[in-house]
Amino acid sequence: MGKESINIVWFKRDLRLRDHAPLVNASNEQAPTLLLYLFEPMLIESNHYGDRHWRFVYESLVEMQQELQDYNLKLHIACQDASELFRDLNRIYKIKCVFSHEETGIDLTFKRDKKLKKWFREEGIRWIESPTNAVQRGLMHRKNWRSNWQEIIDQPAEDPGLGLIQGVAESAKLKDILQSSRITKRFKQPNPNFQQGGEAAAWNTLNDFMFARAKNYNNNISAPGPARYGCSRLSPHLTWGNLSIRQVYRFSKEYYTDSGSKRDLRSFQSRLRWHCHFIQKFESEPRMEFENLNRGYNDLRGKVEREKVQAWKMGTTGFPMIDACMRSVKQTGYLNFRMRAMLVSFLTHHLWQPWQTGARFLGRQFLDFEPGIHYSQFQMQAGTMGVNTIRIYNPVKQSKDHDPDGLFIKEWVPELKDVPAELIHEPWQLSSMEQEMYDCRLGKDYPKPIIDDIKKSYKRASEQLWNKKKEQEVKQENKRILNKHVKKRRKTS
Ligand SMILES: Cc1cc2nc3c(=O)[nH]c(=O)nc-3n(C[C@H](O)[C@H](O)[C@H](O)COP(=O)(O)OP(=O)(O)OC[C@H]3O[C@@H](n4cnc5c(N)ncnc54)[C@H](O)[C@@H]3O)c2cc1C
Repeated sequence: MGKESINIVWFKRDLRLRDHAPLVNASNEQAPTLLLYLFEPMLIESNHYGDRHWRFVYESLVEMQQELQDYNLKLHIACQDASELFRDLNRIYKIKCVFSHEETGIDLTFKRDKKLKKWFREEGIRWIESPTNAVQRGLMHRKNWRSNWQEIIDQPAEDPGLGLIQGVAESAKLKDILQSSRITKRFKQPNPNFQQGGEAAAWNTLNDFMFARAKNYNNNISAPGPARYGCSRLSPHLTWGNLSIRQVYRFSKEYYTDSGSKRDLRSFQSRLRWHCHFIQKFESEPRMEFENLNRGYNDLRGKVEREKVQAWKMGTTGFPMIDACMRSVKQTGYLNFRMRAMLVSFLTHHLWQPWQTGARFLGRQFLDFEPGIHYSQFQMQAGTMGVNTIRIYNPVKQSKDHDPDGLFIKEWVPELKDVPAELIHEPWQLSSMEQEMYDCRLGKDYPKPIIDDIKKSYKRASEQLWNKKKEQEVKQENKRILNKHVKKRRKTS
């Protein structure tokens, strides 16, 4: 008897059952479909990811599994290498078609996909990859990108008829192949410090944002404490695909007419476009994971000073706002945009360290780690794209502007809990008597600042970056970057 023909839907960072083109494709086919998610050892071992990410994924999968039961379907979850598993499956079945979303990922997944594509071709297996995040593969320039984006986003959601999908029958052979017992127990343990994965949590967050929190979006976006409630907090759900960008955009558009906070919603909607814009950038130039986008900056920052990088990573720089932000993101996986930018600015400008010393580490802390946004933003803040305005954040000013009462600092840097608000932003100004009074002896209870003079470090970074901008190679690279990644501009006569 010949092998049974099957199709496979391979879930990756698209952990939902709605607006899902691969599921729609599977529902249009006659053959039984194996629904599959793989915890891949190469990603679990990669220093881009940590338990927080896999827990979020696991929570999303459990919810999908429960819902699929209503359709007599099962989501098969295993922990093993993708190439090996597909080979094993093809031994007991005849795989006709694999349906998945395109992935704009790190080098590891890019190489995996290249290898798989070759093998699928050799074996006569069709791999149908559907675009995601409105990202266009193989794009050479940005002409019409925005109008194309709008067109894709305005299309109706691709909701699958789950009832039309026929599952693959359970068998001992299949069970033997799928190594589900290797899924680490830690991924299965809930942790209330982090946002929970799954479509239900994602829709709750979206509803709550639209109907209760969006009205304060613009007011709260910059301050690290209020941003936790004032921003949408949708980013992990978008990263791991509990919701598609289209679902969120369309939902916000439906609500827009009746909304009393149109300006806030417009800001929010433009960020949904930025989401795709940055991923598109990475899709078109993935070497950004390792190298400066603008090659003219390659000789800018040289020596790595491990102690400084370590203090930044540990949240022990002696700058309260830097330390509070770092400790908070390590504990919760979240930080608002401005404070992420400030952390990068401190590392790359004030400490003058190459961005590569911190990019993976910080990505690993973000529950919403999205390679395309992360690497683009990291380089933008480090000034190695060349085409953006140079922005060097003063951590003391940020602290005074966005946490004037020191509440966020006190929450994350308990060593400073007794220091009055007016003194908390610059503890190095405390006299010996004040240090005793407020139980905060510098160098003992809380570190002395890692930089003696923040104005000097600002000046050095600013001079070097502005001088660089004038160099021929940087200018030439800027032209290339603008042509490739930015909307084509009209020629002026
Ligand atoms: C150094 C650095 C690294 C970053 N890394 C990531 C990352 O790995 N993953 C990630 O999703 N965002 C990243 N961002 C962008 C931004 O900080 C987060 O998207 C945002 O803070 C998430 O919170 P929110 O969902 O409440 O956002 P909201 O302000 O409610 O925005 C809604 C959505 O729009 C998108 N968005 C918002 N701001 C940006 C932005 N500046 N660029 C691109 N998309 C944006 C996100 O998908 C977000 O969920 C990074 C920013 C910096 C400066």
